[in-house]
Amino acid sequence: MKILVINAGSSSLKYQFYDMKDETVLAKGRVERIGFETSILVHEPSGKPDVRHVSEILDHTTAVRHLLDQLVHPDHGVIASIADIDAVGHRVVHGGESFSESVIVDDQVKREIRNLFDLAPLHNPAHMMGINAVELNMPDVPQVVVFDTAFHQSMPPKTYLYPIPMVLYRKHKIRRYGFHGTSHMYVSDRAAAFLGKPLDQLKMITCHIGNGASCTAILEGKSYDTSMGMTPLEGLMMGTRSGDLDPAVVPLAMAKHDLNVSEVNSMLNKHSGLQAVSGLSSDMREIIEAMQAGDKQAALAFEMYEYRIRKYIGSYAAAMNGVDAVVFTAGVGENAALLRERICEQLSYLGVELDRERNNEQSSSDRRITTEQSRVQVLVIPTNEELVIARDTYRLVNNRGDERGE
Ligand SMILES: Nc1ncnc2c1ncn2[C@@H]1O[C@H](COP(=O)(O)OP(=O)(O)O)[C@@H](O)[C@H]1O
Ligand SMILES: CC(=O)OP(=O)(O)O
Ligand SMILES: [Mg+2]
Repeated sequence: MKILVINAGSSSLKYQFYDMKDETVLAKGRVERIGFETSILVHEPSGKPDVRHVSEILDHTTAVRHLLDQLVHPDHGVIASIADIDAVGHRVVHGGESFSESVIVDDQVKREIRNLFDLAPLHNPAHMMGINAVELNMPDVPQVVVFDTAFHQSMPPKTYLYPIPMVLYRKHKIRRYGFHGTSHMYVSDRAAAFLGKPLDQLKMITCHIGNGASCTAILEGKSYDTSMGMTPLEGLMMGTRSGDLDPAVVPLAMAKHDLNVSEVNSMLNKHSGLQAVSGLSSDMREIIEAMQAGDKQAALAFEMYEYRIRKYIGSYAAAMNGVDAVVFTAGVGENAALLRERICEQLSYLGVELDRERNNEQSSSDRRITTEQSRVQVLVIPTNEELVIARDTYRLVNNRGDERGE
């Protein structure tokens, strides 16, 4: 079975195309700046040179058509015809309380995703465009949606409720949901396998530190608490997002700078975090470079970023009455050895003993960065959200085939 995985954003669309026989990636790529005159398509077929096209791609439907053209292209294509695509899996950021697992797309599922637009105005409308675009280009191909929030539906009310009037929860579903669930689930599973212990007997803290960043406390194999809340804004300091702050900052900033709701949302989501404090960049590589060259604001941004991750690790160890393993993943978590070092050297009270040499090794495989004696193991596990989506899509579409006797 061949499966196309799509992560649709408001002006971008990333894809990976899998052969599920051996879970190999036949091609991957992205369309950026959808809706602009100079849209960019980058297609990376396995074993062939990359392709880069600049053209005008005005909407997601056209973007999907362009990526399909690449997949079947005589020179840089990887399949003979579109009919070779058996299913499409989509990342959907917000599944609210409606979805605790992945599902096959039908009219009811689309209605539910639409009902969640209020809770995820930056993400869900874009995902919907991706789903509709696939439907228009490939009307007979089954589609599956995989939710960032699904894994966190196991959180108990004491961790998911906000202490505000309950009518807001009952009427408007205002509560904490958590995100990056596919990643937290995937790396916790791999970490347990790496440690050779059943996941349900481990207390684990997984730190997904990418552009967006979140920590999750995993107790008995289930998400018990996580740092993102109703939207992916709560919790850690991120590339351009503030993370936790006193809610009173919002009305005061609005009053002082005459901001409307959308402007203050944009300030906290797109113009805060590393970007705001450093005044330089949201990219951790650039922050570290500038810090090492003596830039004080970059150093402060790095310290604040590190401190907040460490505070969450400490609070989740307290929440679970202990921790057996801490896992780092995603762009920053997998690559920024200096950040991991700064965090781990101040977790000695928990029983973390960093092995500096192991921590500095460049590798793309699952690995431990603590010493043999360390009471708490710290691991680096590369995440693979697309593979989780491809696997769920495969399972659901296959089961449906079985039920129909196909
Ligand atoms: N070698 C590295 N050292 C430090 N940070 C890195 C390194 N490589 C990538 N990153 C950081 O990873 C982040 C992107 O993470 P990623 O998980 O790819 O994000 P997303 O999928 O949310 O766009 C960027 O801030 C980037 O600077
Ligand atoms: C949910 C979220 O924050 O996603 P990303 O890390 O892709 O921005
Ligand atoms: Mg990400």
